[in-house]
Amino acid sequence: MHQTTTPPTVTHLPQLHLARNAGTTLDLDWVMAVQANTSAIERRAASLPGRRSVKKDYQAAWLCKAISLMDLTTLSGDDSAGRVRRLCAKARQPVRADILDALGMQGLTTGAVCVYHDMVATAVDALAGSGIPVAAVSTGFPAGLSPFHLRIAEIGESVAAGAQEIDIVISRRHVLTGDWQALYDEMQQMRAACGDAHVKAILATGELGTLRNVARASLVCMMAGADFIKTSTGKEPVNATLPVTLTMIRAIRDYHDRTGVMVGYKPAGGISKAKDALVYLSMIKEELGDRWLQPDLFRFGASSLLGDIERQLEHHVTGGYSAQWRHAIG
Ligand SMILES: O=C[C@H](O)COP(=O)(O)O
Repeated sequence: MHQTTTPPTVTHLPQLHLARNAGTTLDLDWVMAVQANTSAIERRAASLPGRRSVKKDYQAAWLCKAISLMDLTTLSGDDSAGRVRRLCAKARQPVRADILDALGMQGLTTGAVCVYHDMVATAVDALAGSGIPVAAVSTGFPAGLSPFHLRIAEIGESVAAGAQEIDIVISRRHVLTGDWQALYDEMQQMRAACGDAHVKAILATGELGTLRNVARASLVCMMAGADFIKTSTGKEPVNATLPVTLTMIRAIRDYHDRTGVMVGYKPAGGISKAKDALVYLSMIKEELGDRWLQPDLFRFGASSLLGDIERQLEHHVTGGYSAQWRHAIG
């Protein structure tokens, strides 16, 4: 992403035609042929943050873009209806009105709000009329170890409560034991339970051992019909990283090359700084192209990134930084 790059256009979800990934049969030859050159991936990932980033108006435009691509998230044991309503108000108006006016970005919203099942109805109610979808984390999030029939039932309940997107967690053991058929079958059943809701497959990459496992799990979940693949729950010891991102988006590119189907990507967990968000966006632009920088194909899963982006935008407009505590939500 260079200074001369055209500033991005910010698109709202309702304006997009949301295509689904119907999946393919499980092609084990393809899965087993997948390799990941860890040192090459790490070298390429390490080269990105050091590069000169976009500045001034271009940076502000890209930060607004990042907001439009954000699943604004709260996933805490102490979540309450009040907190979720405040989060939804923030999703409707993610940045102070005078700053949005100065940027010419009135009407900017986040891509979605992401909550536990228990909070779906509250979020749906709080977002009524906004066009902002609610995403529910599901299937015994974050470990995904509850009885399988309960995981499937949980998806159905969240969809019935109004969730338009379901973030499922895969069984890590299927990957660690190389049981690709079991992973495929599980993912297919979870996708079917989602009905018309889009399904994001959380791989919990920090628990998959190797980048090759990450690449293979990405592919199997796409073959089984995942609309998005997502790095992490935010609860693993290691969550979204640039090497994992490179591995997963190259799997998305391979899947697209072979099937013509575009699958979305969601890095999640530990992304809290505006400058890190810009590095992710530049990686997507370089590896997948501009089409993937739309909310139907890219989301940040983040609970605290918005606060830092808002501070940077305020600085861009006013020349001063406000205290972190003024941006407690998001
Ligand atoms: O899916 C989203 C993640 O749980 C958010 O993680 P975070 O709280 O580290 O931003």
